Amino acid sequence: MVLPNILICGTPGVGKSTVVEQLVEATGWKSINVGQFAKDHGHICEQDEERNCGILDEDPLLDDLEEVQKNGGNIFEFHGSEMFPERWFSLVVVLKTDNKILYERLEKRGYTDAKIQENVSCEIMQVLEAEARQNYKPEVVEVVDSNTIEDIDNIVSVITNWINQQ
Ligand SMILES: Nc1ncnc2c1ncn2[C@@H]1O[C@H](COP(=O)(O)OP(=O)(O)O)[C@@H](O)[C@H]1O
Repeated sequence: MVLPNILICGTPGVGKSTVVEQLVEATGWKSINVGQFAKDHGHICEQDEERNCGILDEDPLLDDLEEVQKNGGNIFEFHGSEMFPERWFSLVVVLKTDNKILYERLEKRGYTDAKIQENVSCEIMQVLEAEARQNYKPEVVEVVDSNTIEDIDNIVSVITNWINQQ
């Protein structure tokens, strides 16, 4: 039987990498950081100068990721969820962080004021939560707080239990 795949999403700074790293350690599932995967496989087609980030070459990226997801047992990490085919994921977890906390995390990361504002607004407007709810069945989507280290422990424990039941 092929194992399912999980997607961890949310605004930059909410704790995706932190959660995924701990999940990999706890479960032995593989992590796929989609942004990094795109870079490593040459699927960045141009640079968004204003945002200082790459624009994804989506079709070839999805073709490559299709092969990866077929094997199952992957934890995908990406800010959004709508780019992927719905059938890829049996669990989509959206991490959420309070505005003030997120602001401080992004400031620490050295983001420009404009980039912090853009991301904090995205979080306030619940853009990525709405995107997940629009693109996946209600029973697949979990929206969880990621404000404290205790939250991380809780998220990792809940997802680890889910994985262990597969
Ligand atoms: N729930 C949390 N509690 C405390 N610190 C957190 C939490 N989530 C993330 N952080 C911290 O915020 C920063 C950004 O986390 P990261 O996992 O890189 O976010 P993302 O991958 O979503 O951009 C890191 O320094 C991390 O330690």
